[in-house]
Amino acid sequence: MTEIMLVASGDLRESANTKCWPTQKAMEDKLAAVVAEMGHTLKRAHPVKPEGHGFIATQREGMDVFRTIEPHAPIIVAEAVWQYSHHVLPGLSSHKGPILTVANWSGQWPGLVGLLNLNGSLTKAGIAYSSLWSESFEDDFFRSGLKSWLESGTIAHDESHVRPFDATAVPAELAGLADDIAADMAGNKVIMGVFDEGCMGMYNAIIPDEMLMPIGVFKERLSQSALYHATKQVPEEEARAAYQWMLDKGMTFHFGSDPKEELTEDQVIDQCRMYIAAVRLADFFGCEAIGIQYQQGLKDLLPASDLVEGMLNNDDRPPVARADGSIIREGQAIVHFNEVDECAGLDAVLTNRLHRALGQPVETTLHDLRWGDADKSGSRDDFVWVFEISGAVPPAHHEGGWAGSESYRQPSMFFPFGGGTLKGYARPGEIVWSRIFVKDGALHMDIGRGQAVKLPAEECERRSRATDYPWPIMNAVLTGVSRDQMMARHKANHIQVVYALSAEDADKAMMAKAALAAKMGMTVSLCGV
Ligand SMILES: C[C@H](O)[C@@H](O)[C@@H](O)C(=O)CO
Repeated sequence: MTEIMLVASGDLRESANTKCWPTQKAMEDKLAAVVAEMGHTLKRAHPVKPEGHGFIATQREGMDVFRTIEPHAPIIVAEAVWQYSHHVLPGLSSHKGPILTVANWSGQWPGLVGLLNLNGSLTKAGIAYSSLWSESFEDDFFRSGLKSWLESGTIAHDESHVRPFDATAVPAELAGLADDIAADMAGNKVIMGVFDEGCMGMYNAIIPDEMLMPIGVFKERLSQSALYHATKQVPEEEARAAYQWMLDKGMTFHFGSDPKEELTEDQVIDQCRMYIAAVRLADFFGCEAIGIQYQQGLKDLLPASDLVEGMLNNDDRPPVARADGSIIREGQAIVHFNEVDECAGLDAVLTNRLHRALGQPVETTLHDLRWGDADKSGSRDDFVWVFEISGAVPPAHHEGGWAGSESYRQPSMFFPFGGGTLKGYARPGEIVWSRIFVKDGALHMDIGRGQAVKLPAEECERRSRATDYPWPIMNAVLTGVSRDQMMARHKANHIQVVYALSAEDADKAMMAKAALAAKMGMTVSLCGV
């Protein structure tokens, strides 16, 4: 019988840790029971704390926990919640025993998202690990995987859907376009504005400068303090004009009177101030794209930036003037990468340039790979993902655009000062999905195809209620990739999505993006296509 150590990384926000603890506890109990059935014991490497949860809540705490773990012991990192990878990365980086990351297949909290972030971070750090996920912890996929790990310390997942991209297969016209964009970026250079690098321990989301320089991309390291100051300088009437612009477009805001739990107009006005400040800062520093870290630091000063990010990502957005009255990038999105995920930011820059040149919709966003399920209404019989993110989704992705978009208060356990979201359901259409990630000290891109699908209203509501109701959803079907293949292969919590006008256009756009990434030296893999 072997003793396996259980580690649980959590949020930095105690409000989230205490609220999510019962779900984590239930998952740990199930996991322990299965491990026991297989003749082993699962032992927590750190206690449940008097605060009422058993999560590691800081990096230092994680380091101290790992000092007490025998270096060759098998470790399971179990996640039912959103977690900060840097809490456990230092300990895992020097650990000598086998590592297994596990999450419960549930939409309730972003546990699968936390798992994927950790997997991406371990991949970037070159730390060997295995990974599993399960709804009941009784299914064959989970049990055979766990058995394999317990016996050999590894699990072989099916990655037969992945093949190397062959640049010679790209039509000359698309290859030429990719060459032109790569040459323009390398020659003229591009700035990505980064408002406080590193969000919520997402080590995988940081691209070392040295990997960006050869492709002509440079970071402008901006501070959220500068954004806070600039936000405070925007006069109320300017913010009100941006708010009125959204109202005129038909957007719905769900207001209440208690700012602690409900959205108020004041919160939205502050978000409009932030939007104007962000546009001006992007203009002043010449940033082609910007990313606001926002979850830590800014959340204690201002409403969340989610609505702001979605506004920025839309070509059709409220106008913002310079001091001389000229409009900044009129009619053009200012690419925003949520949670300052630089891999997503780089992808979004390439996507925006490419789709504009191809005459395709340019609006792009990341989503969390939050969860997925069968369509319980029975309208389809394939597996439908719930791509869902707290912010940054452009209204152009929603059925009905601005008029199909709604704003709810951000959950108070994450955002004490609230702020409205930009909720909607993604309109049906052909999509290209992709993810840039760092592995073996180099940039990689996984890319594939799929559709955003329309589900009956009650099924949309069920999915939304099963996750975070205020956040936007894309119900997505991925071409040629099963649920477990996607989970096994994907090296990030985020996935980048963009629409094309038709299936043929999307195929072309995918090939052109793959060619562009390959031209820039990335190792590109086609997934499911
Ligand atoms: C509010 C939460 O921290 C979310 O931001 C989290 O679930 C993520 O979106 C992680 O990508």
